[in-house]
Amino acid sequence: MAGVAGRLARLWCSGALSSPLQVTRFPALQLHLCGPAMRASQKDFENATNQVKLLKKDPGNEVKLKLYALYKQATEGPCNVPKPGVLDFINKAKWDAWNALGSLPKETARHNYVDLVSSLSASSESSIQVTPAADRKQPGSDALVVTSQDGITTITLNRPDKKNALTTQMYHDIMLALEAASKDDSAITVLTGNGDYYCSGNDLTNFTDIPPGGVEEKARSGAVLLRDFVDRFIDFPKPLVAVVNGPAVGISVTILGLFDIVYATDRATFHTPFSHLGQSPEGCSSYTFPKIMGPSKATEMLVFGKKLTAREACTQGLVTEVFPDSTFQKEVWVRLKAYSKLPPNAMRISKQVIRNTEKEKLHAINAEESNILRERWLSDECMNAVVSFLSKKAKL
Ligand SMILES: CCCCCC/C=C/C(=O)SCCNC(=O)CCNC(=O)[C@H](O)C(C)(C)COP(=O)(O)OP(=O)(O)OC[C@H]1O[C@@H](n2cnc3c(N)ncnc32)[C@H](O)[C@@H]1OP(=O)(O)O
Repeated sequence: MAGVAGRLARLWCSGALSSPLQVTRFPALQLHLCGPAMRASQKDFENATNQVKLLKKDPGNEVKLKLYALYKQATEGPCNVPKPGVLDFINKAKWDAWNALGSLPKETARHNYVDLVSSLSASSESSIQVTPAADRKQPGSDALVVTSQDGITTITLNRPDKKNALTTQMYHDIMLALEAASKDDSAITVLTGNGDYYCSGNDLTNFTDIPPGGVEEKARSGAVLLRDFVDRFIDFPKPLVAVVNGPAVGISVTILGLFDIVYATDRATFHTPFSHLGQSPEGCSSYTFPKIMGPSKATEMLVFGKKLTAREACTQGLVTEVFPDSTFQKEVWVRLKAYSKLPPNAMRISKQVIRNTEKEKLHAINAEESNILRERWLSDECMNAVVSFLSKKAKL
């Protein structure tokens, strides 16, 4: 903690504050701190010291340390008190932050303090209850809803009348939402569905939108999109939780192997009917499923299309915990809210420790699976299955 604060404060003084999170959360800071020496009056400073007590939102320890350091520098000048002992964590962190300001002039510290408080006041006023992160790019349609609350960013599939089948636009929007969530100030990210289904997988009408380059071109661009989409899940840096509110089909099941936690209602089922559709596994499931449940159980699912109940999926290790449908939402969100209060950096780092050793392998598997699917999509088996679904002759 002290190290982080110290480094931040040093970067701050040197004009190299470049973390994307800091830049997007405190644009005013980025503009003013390292710019030409503008002056804040003593009165502005006193107002700011009062304003800081009225902040609606706790700005977090790193920001509080910055405020402390700037206040001390503005009122007492450079740090010249003895360094606290290593076990006196809090005072040492404060000392480090102050000391890192070096010989920053009192007036500059005063000005930076005023600027920081004003950016905090603005951000605390704009994030009251359920709000999308201020700088989040909004999805291109209402088929995806993204909200941030209580340290949790929730991405909700919102096509209940189509069982939340994924359109091409939705793949793009989910990628955008994941990118924004990876940079916002939430601790945890959740994917869930609206309505009775979690997701019925790829929208099979995606196959009907044939570009001028024909079906080969369609298959090529589909494989690129699939690979990019799955890459985002492989690389996602924060704890990623699936709240499986109902049946799940196809790609919505296979990518579960890339989530950190999967909570499911006892109404959920897990179905990967790839052979029925003339297709092959994706989402790195050809690797994650055998690893999670052993090769023969994985084969039952991925090759023979066996549909698992939530309890079976939990026994196989694909699902973390199953909840009765009547209490599912309540129990899961209470649990997630508690988790979201844990130190976010520690959670990110622990996730990295657990997942990073496999990343390269997963990217290679994703590339291979996407290539194989590109060929499958051109096969008679696949085309017949899609035509059959579209002409309403077939259902899973
Ligand atoms: C970038 C590309 C990446 C591709 C990656 C590869 C991905 C692979 C997969 O995901 S494979 C799995 C594909 N999904 C399916 O095959 C499911 C097809 N749907 C069904 O079998 C059924 O609809 C059901 C079992 C999910 C639900 O049945 P039921 O409860 O009887 O509801 P309806 O069938 O009446 O469905 C209501 C409404 O939704 C439409 N719909 C449902 N799922 C899909 C879908 N996957 N694609 C397109 N449309 C779907 C269904 O047609 C109904 O529409 P309607 O009301 O008739 O207009």
